[in-house]
Amino acid sequence: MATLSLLSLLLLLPLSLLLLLPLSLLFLLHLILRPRPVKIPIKDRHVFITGGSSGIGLAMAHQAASQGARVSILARGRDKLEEAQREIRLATGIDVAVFSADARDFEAVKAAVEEAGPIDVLVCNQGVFVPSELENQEMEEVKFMIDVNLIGTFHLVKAALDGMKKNRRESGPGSIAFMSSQAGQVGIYGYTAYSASKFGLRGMAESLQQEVIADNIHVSLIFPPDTETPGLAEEEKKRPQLTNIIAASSGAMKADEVAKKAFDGIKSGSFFVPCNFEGILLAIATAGLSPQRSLWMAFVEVIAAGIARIAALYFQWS
Ligand SMILES: NC(=O)C1=CN([C@@H]2O[C@H](COP(=O)(O)OP(=O)(O)OC[C@H]3O[C@@H](n4cnc5c(N)ncnc54)[C@H](OP(=O)(O)O)[C@@H]3O)[C@@H](O)[C@H]2O)C=CC1
Ligand SMILES: CCCCCCCCCCCCCCCC(=O)[C@@H](N)CO
Repeated sequence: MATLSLLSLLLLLPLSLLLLLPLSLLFLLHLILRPRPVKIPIKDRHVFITGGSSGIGLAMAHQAASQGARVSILARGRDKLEEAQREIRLATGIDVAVFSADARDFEAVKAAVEEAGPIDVLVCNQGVFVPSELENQEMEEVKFMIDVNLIGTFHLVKAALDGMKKNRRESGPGSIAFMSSQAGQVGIYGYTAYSASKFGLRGMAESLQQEVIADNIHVSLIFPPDTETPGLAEEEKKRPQLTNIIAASSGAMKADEVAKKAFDGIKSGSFFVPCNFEGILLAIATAGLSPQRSLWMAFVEVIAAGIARIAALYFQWS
């Protein structure tokens, strides 16, 4: 009898420890996770999407319109904007507002944002990518990517923030989302300038989130893999072979799928928004000091930290 209970105690002790450890970790994380989870609706709200005339931005405009949002899209080319407007009207019966402006031109961006009216969800999706080894790339192209992808996003936030803040008390939580890339999670051969522009968005997003959290505005960073868009078709004509191989390791998604993931992330106020399995792995491996609202993801990040570093080193080795 005594030996039996001793035996069961010996078995139970490590078992309960095994259970207690993750449970107490979950409890600890629950205590410290900030900001708390949030729900950001898009129905009946003003969603402003840059680069909304093509690819991922166009797919997002479609989805926002069919979910009952008031949608504005901004891009340079008027013809593509009007074509997008027609296409969305045909599919959903809803008219999106179009604004022709270059994200690099602060005055033009300000005028468009003012005309559009206070924004609830700002999606900074405009982006250009000219892949090349830095050695073969002119400074003009480097500056082009930094200007459109990074400085253009600064212009948008600067232009929209005041109106967004004023609008918050009456209209509930707001969102500012940046379209990064998996090349904004890890530096990729052939993307020196592009990766730099997208990594820049991460620094901006982390700092900005601290600045606007008191105004009930929530920042999201979206990390798509290769996505079938007119932009990608153009890019693939001149992409270095090695860039093709590395990008292929994460597969390709449809613009609609990425748009869906993006809105799921925005609506739950997620800071990191990975779009496929590789993106989730990269998000775990590069969690760093970024915010995390999801208890489960925080738990996985803590448990997987060591393994993720091994996977990352293996990635560099290969
Ligand atoms: N497709 C992909 O493989 C991936 C894309 N991404 C990112 O997603 C975003 C969208 O990409 P994708 O849909 O492929 O791109 P597209 O090239 O298909 O569309 C780009 C959109 O941005 C607009 N745009 C470009 N430059 C400017 C500018 N200076 N000012 C205002 N609008 C501008 C374009 O309109 P116009 O030219 O008329 O101005 C167009 O509406 C980009 O930020 C890109 O970096 C991230 C990962 C993968
Ligand atoms: C922890 C280890 C995880 C291993 C997974 C690694 C996968 C890396 C793939 C990176 C793909 C980059 C695609 C960029 C797409 C893009 O932005 C361009 N099409 C331009 O728009």
